[in-house]
Amino acid sequence: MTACVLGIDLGTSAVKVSAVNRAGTVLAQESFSYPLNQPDPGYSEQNPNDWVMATTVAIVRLILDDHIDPTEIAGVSYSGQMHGLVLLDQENQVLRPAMLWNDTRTTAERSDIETQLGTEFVRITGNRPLEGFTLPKLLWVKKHEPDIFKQTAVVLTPKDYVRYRMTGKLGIDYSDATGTTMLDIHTNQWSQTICQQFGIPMRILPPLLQSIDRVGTITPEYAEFSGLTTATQVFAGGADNACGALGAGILQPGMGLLSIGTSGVLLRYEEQPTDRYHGQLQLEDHVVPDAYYSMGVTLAAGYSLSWFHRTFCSDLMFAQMLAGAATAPLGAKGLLFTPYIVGERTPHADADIRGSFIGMDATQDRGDFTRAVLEGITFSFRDCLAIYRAAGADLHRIVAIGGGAQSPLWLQMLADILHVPIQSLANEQGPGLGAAMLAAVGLGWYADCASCAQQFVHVGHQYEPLSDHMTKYDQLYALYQQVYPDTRKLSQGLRGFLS
Ligand SMILES: Nc1ncnc2c1ncn2[C@@H]1O[C@H](COP(=O)(O)OP(=O)(O)O)[C@@H](O)[C@H]1O
Ligand SMILES: O=C(CO)[C@@H](O)[C@H](O)COP(=O)(O)O
Repeated sequence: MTACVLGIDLGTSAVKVSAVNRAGTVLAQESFSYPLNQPDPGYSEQNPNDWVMATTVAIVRLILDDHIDPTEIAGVSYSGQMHGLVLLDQENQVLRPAMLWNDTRTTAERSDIETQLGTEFVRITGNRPLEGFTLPKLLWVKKHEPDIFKQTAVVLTPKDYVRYRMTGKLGIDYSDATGTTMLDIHTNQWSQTICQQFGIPMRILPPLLQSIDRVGTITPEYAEFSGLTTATQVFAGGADNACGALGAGILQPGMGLLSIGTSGVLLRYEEQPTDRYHGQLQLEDHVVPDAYYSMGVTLAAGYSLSWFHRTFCSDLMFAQMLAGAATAPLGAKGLLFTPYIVGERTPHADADIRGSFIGMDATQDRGDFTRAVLEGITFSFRDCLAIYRAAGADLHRIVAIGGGAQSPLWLQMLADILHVPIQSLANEQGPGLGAAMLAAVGLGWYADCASCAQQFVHVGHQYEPLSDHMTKYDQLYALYQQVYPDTRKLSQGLRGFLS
């Protein structure tokens, strides 16, 4: 047995823990899922304790089922779903369920931020305020749950809470701190202007860390609970999209990442904070020091597919459902889907819009509907790409990761709709590989992230765009683009019937 590191990827649907050795070989992966609670339309919550329990189950399975020797686990690091609000009291007890990145109840708070700080907010944070970010959620709690706000001693994002439970140390890394929109991206400090303007006590914001910083070791309590040893070193980790980018080797300008998880993300490496996208895309700190990335986010990418499966074909295995889509014709016999089932972020920052199937015909079957869902999600990625193209930002290489990247059908569709070659990874582990790399670099196994990537990241297959598909998809995309403006008012009218 050789030394290894654990990359803990705290996703929205599940936690995935990968054990990776010094050479970058994935020795084993275990995952455990947890529920997403939507008590009202627009609400999206999880129980932080579920994350800890699920992570522990995955670690125990690695030790017991996959025979990973705990004494060989030299380091651990994290990748986490971004923006979620975790509130702790003086005793570091969780005060309320975590409000997640796809929770859009905060439209009023978003517009307050816009009214009060306007372009100054964009200058400080690199982002315009959007419902999904952490600050509007904190302001929602301040307004609607003042007792909870008063008791709040610490604000964390999701993976920081799991790290706290494993080490007893509080902190947040820069890649997740930018996603709170309370960090000044120019000074890399919490923004006094934002905190003063919105009455956020700065003492509740945790210490800032670099992603490769050593935070501590596993506590004796967590060691007893999980089977890990207290010698295992723990490193800060980062936001899932930043870790996904690192794990796919997205470390130079012009390189892009397509992540198909619960959300969908098209991301580009940026050397500098840039305003060339005029706030249409997010700007975040990378896990690599002094680097950044921009991204467009589809709120319900894999989530649309899972929703379709759960709602209309739970009698089929996921793979059987996808097989139906593979035999359906391109364009799904005239059926178009828009994936706005929980509202949208990019390019339409609109919490009220809802999805649609347009063009239903009696000849269509379940396979056609599945295909339309895949195509609709992929058109939303094309919307993100259009923003990059309009800004003249090169994206010459795109690597796909996440649950959706397991489907060759979807990878080919991405190449055809985006007109860009799409690469898959040989050792696809989602952002967990990036998290493992942060531990490997933190331990000093590699001098930096770039040299670690050379050893860890291996391209699998490249999907080339097919010209006849590109032409047909261009025609369909032109129709897809009309659905948002044509259904916006209808969605608003239907809003009253949602709950
Ligand atoms: N074989 C598959 N083909 C296409 N999509 C898949 C497949 N398996 C899972 N998915 C999609 O991937 C999503 C989960 O991806 P994952 O990267 O694990 O998400 P998260 O990190 O948000 O938990 C699901 O929503 C599902 O729709
Ligand atoms: O909100 C964002 C990015 O801004 C999401 O991408 C979340 O980070 C969730 O990621 P997944 O669970 O879909 O990987």
